[in-house]
Amino acid sequence: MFVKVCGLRTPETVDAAVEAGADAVGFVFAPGSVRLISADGAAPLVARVPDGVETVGVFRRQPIDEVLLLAREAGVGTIQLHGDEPEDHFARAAEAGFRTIRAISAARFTAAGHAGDERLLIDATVPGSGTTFSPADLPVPPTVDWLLAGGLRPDNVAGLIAAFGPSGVDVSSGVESAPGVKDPALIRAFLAAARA
Ligand SMILES: O=C(O)c1ccccc1NCC(=O)[C@H](O)[C@H](O)COP(=O)(O)O
Repeated sequence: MFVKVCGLRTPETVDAAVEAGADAVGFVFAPGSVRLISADGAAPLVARVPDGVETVGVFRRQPIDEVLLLAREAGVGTIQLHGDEPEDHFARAAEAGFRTIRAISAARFTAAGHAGDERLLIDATVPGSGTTFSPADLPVPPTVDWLLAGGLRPDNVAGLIAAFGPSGVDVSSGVESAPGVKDPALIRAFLAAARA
């Protein structure tokens, strides 16, 4: 089970995620997010992530030139586009040497439209809102590897993995003590529950 912990903003919580065994850590560069971090702020956090743990920059409806600039400045290896971005944004990111994750809401998932993506993340309608969705909200069941996001918490992640059968999970609000404030103990509890 691939596990991504998203919206990190401090060295302590980056270390907690890495030490708990996260496969990927995310940094949110989407304007308006309570988890927003600058490229300058993220760079030293990215630098402390060991090889083998993926570093993901999260973007939403930003010009692709801005996305590439911020991703390079922060030093992340993966670009996650979270706002129905056009195909050429994914192509530009891949051409620039980044891995990509396409994040879409459950209601907008279509198997044919996304089968070729490097990675697919299916989320609730409002990203980072801590809202869950159910398998019935997916228009069709995914037949490709995908990451489940949306309202996952230490106490519900095992049940939602069983219900959906994703290849990985992504969490943000569910490991916070307040909006935008990650809690190392909740991060550890989430990793343990997702892997149990
Ligand atoms: O987290 C945000 O604030 C955010 C804002 C804008 C675009 C994307 C954002 N988050 C992306 C993620 O990958 C979140 O981890 C995902 O939406 C799940 O969030 P949550 O329901 O809070 O666990």
